Amino acid sequence: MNKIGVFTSGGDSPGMNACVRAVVRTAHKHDVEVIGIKEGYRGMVAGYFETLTSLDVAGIIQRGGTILRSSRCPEFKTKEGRQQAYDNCKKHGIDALVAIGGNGTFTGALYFEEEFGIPTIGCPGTIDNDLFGTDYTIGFDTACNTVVKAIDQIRETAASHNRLFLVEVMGRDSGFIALNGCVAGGGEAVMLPEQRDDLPRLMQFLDEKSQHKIYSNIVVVAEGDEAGGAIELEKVIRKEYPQYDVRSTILGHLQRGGSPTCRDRILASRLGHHAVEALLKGERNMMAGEINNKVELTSFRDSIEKTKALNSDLLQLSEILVA
Ligand SMILES: Nc1ncnc2c1ncn2[C@@H]1O[C@H](COP(=O)(O)OP(=O)(O)O)[C@@H](O)[C@H]1O
Ligand SMILES: O=P(O)(O)OC[C@H]1O[C@](O)(COP(=O)(O)O)[C@@H](O)[C@@H]1O
Ligand SMILES: [Mg+2]
Repeated sequence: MNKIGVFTSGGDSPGMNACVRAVVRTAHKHDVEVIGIKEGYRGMVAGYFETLTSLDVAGIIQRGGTILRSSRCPEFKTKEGRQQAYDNCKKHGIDALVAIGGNGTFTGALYFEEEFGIPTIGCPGTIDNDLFGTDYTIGFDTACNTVVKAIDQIRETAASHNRLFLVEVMGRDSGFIALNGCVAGGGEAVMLPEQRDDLPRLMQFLDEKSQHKIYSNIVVVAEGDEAGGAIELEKVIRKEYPQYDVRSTILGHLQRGGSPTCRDRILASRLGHHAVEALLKGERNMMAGEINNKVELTSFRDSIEKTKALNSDLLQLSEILVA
């Protein structure tokens, strides 16, 4: 193996740069050249390829976002788009790929490998933590820390003004950020995409609190919850519970940025390193993840098709620890 391509794809996540750095430096230790493919699959289709030296990845471990940039690329979902991507990889002499991204990225990588046979190893880079085969994804810890900091600040106004706050966090289909953010931020209730009976439970909770005249509460709402996010939920609460002075805060893309935490940097470094070692050992079509603090490979198919369940003890804690 002489040359590998590395790219970041889908939503950016803090730690992607640390992962790119580990890929480049590990490959160079084995005298393997690295090509950075810019803007994820969009750049693979369009031909945005650039050699990465070890110095190109100096001073990036602490930076959020991705120096390779990223994209959501509809063309790659077509056979013609993937053919063009393959032609570009061939033209640049790429023998193998490291794909840093989420479930969509690995779905694309699976098709690409099946069609054209370029060995690919994935590193889980997404704040959503929605990949089977790794306890945590790169960027999740940083995103949760951002959420907790925001909740801490919002709680000050909630308490001072006796208000009910709905804090909307990211997660169209996955409630990991919401659940972890709620438990760590001491939220009073959480609304998760995985559960379709949160609304009646929240209503019951609000009833009880209002009977005790406790109006200052924080509800963490995943964007893909059954109510359709904080704004929709606020409308329901305003109508049903006029006694609450309710406000919504949508954290949005604040959660995707920022300098990665120590935990995300180490995870990214370990997985980027392991991805290259795995390719050199002849592995392919797998995601490198961390399970019980050990790096393990899981097939792309399992990583996207199997569901990583929310931590049931955290779910219970989120209810037990409420006053
Ligand atoms: N079914 C698919 N077939 C081929 N490529 C796909 C497929 N799903 C996603 N991709 C590619 O992967 C990219 C990233 O996926 P996306 O879901 O946007 O982010 P993430 O990888 O972070 O989950 C998409 O923009 C698309 O180019
Ligand atoms: O930035 P966009 O394209 O609006 O996407 C927002 C979505 O991206 C995420 O931040 C990350 O998702 P992916 O890692 O799957 O791309 C989701 O939590 C959120 O729903
Ligand atoms: Mg995804």
